Amino acid sequence: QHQAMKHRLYTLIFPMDIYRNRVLLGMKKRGFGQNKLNGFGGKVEADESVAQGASRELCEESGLSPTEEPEKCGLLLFYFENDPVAMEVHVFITRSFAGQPQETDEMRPEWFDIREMPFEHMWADDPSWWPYVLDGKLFVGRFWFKADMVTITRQELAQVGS
Ligand SMILES: CSc1nc2ncnc(N)c2[nH]1
Repeated sequence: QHQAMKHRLYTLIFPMDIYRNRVLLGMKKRGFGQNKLNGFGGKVEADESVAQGASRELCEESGLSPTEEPEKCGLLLFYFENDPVAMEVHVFITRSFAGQPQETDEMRPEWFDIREMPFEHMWADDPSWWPYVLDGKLFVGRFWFKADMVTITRQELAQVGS
């Protein structure tokens, strides 16, 4: 019968400075996605909500702490050749946060103009869904990657909900 696919839960959060049309990205200094610019995030712990996990990771990785519940933007599902576990990435933005961006062991934070995103240094799927984040349209995106984690063999992207 049908073998259910396992999903591992992740968060991805983007601090937005709406007054200056900027988004904070982090240059990953080690581990998964090393040398890529990305939002902040990671795995969700057992004792926290997905939104709490996003806030925790942002604080740990950038020094910024959200002062309101992060806003849900969308859901990304990533599938990899020869890997039975998919990544289920819950995407958030936060417009209200305390602190100044700090470089950490994990990340070197840097502000970017939201209309000049450094996609050449980001994950290959990002240009597909980033416009939905900017338009405030809730989205679900599914991306199938080859083992190189760069080549996308199939993708689906839809606006959903309200
Ligand atoms: C492995 S495919 C992938 N694309 C991504 N985009 C943005 N943040 C991530 N963590 C991503 N992972």
